Formats: sequence, C-alpha cells, structure tokens
Amino acid sequence: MSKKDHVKIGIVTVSDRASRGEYEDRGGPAIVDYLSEVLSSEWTPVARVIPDELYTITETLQELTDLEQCCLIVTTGGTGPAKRDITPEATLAVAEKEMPGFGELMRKVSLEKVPTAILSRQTAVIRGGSLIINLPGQPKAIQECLDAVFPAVPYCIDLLEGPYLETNESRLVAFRPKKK
Ligand SMILES: Nc1ncnc2c1ncn2[C@@H]1O[C@H](COP(=O)(O)OP(=O)(O)OP(=O)(O)O)[C@@H](O)[C@H]1O
Ligand SMILES: Nc1nc2c(c(=O)[nH]1)N[C@H]1C(S)=C(S)[C@@H](COP(=O)(O)O)O[C@H]1N2
Repeated sequence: MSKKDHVKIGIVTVSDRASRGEYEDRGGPAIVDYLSEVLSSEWTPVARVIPDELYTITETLQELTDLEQCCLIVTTGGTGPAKRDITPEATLAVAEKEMPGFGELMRKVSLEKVPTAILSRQTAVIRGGSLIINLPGQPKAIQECLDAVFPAVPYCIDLLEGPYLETNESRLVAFRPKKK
C-alpha cells in the first residue's frame, strides 16, 4: 500500500474535564470538521481524548507518530499558563526539530481576535515523518489558528517525504514553492 492510500491525521484533545466526560469534547470534532472542509484528498482521523498529564501526552504523541505513522498531528488544549497546562512541554519532549514559526503566526492572528492570545505557548515540532501542531483549547481557536498556518502544511509534509495533501482550493490554497 502506498503512503497516499493510507493518510492518517492524529487529533489529540488534551483536557482533564473532557477526558473524564465532565463535558463533551468539542475540540476534536471541530478539528475533524476543519480538515474535512479544507482537504480534498482522502485521509483518516486517529482521535484521542486525554488528560493534561505529561506522560500520557508524550506517550500518545509517540504512538501517533511512531506506530500510527500520522503525517500530521493536531493537538487542542493545555497550552496556557495554568499549572496543569503542559502540552507544549510534552510536544517539545518528543520533538526532533522545533518549528517556531507556527506558534509565532498563530499568536499573531489570534491577537486580532482576543487579547489573551499571548497566553498560549502553542508551538509545532517535527518527529520522524510527522508534523505536530498545538492549538489552544477554545474550540473557536481551531479555525482561527489553522486558517493562518495551514497553507504551509502540505509543503511541510512534502519536505518530510509524506503524502501529497491536496486542498479544496475554493476554501484554502496550499502554497508549494516547488510544484510536484
Ligand atoms: N475539548 C474541549 N471541548 C469543549 N470545550 C473545551 C475543550 N477544551 C477546552 N474547552 C473550553 O475552553 C476553555 C479553556 O481550555 P483549557 O484547555 O484551558 O481547559 P482548562 O480550563 O484547563 O480545563 P480542562 O483541561 O479540564 O479542559 C475550557 O475552560 C473550556 O470552556
Ligand atoms: N485564536 C485564539 N487563540 C487563543 C484563544 C482564543 O479564544 N482564540 N484563547 C486564549 C486563551 S484565553 C488562553 S488561556 C490560551 C491558552 O489556552 P489553552 O490553555 O486552552 O490551550 O490560548 C489563547 N489563545
């Protein structure tokens, strides 16, 4: 089976309360909806809802990269300053390379929406063939952040020698400096 036939995208909700069932997870489904709208090529979500525990987050990210071989993993939640917010630390703990431009751009565009955007320490990293992107927990932050960075995501995955992601160009145009 070629990589193109089996494109997996990891979706990780990091929330104590959603993982305990105290509220319904709206973050994971919002990421699935976003990707379904933007991507025209086929893909399969691999979703997890986990608590804000360092070991659980690193273990989940390792599973989705090393075992599931997801080309892209999007996390939501746990990026703020509160004691239990440790998603960026867990992401950096499994990283081979940090991609600081993602966090910089997402905070810049988010600041046009909310003054508290600077409270998110969200980042992005590379591990093996996976790009991991952190998003804040507020479900509305998902589209706000992904619209800004997603044009660069398919080319980043090309550079990782992953699958060729295609987008619905009426919704979002992927920028590829070098055409296939
Ligand atoms: N998965 C989710 N589904 C729905 N709403 C969410 C989700 N995650 C976060 N939120 C909302 O966004 C707010 C900020 O998210 P944050 O990640 O800081 O959560 P929190 O307040 O630390 O608590 P928890 O980890 O229990 O979700 C939450 O208080 C909640 O109202
Ligand atoms: N686009 C966007 N970014 C945002 C927000 C938002 O509503 N929209 N919320 C901010 C708030 S209030 C916090 S505390 C931080 C961290 O959120 P998290 O701990 O839920 O990840 O993200 C910030 N970034």
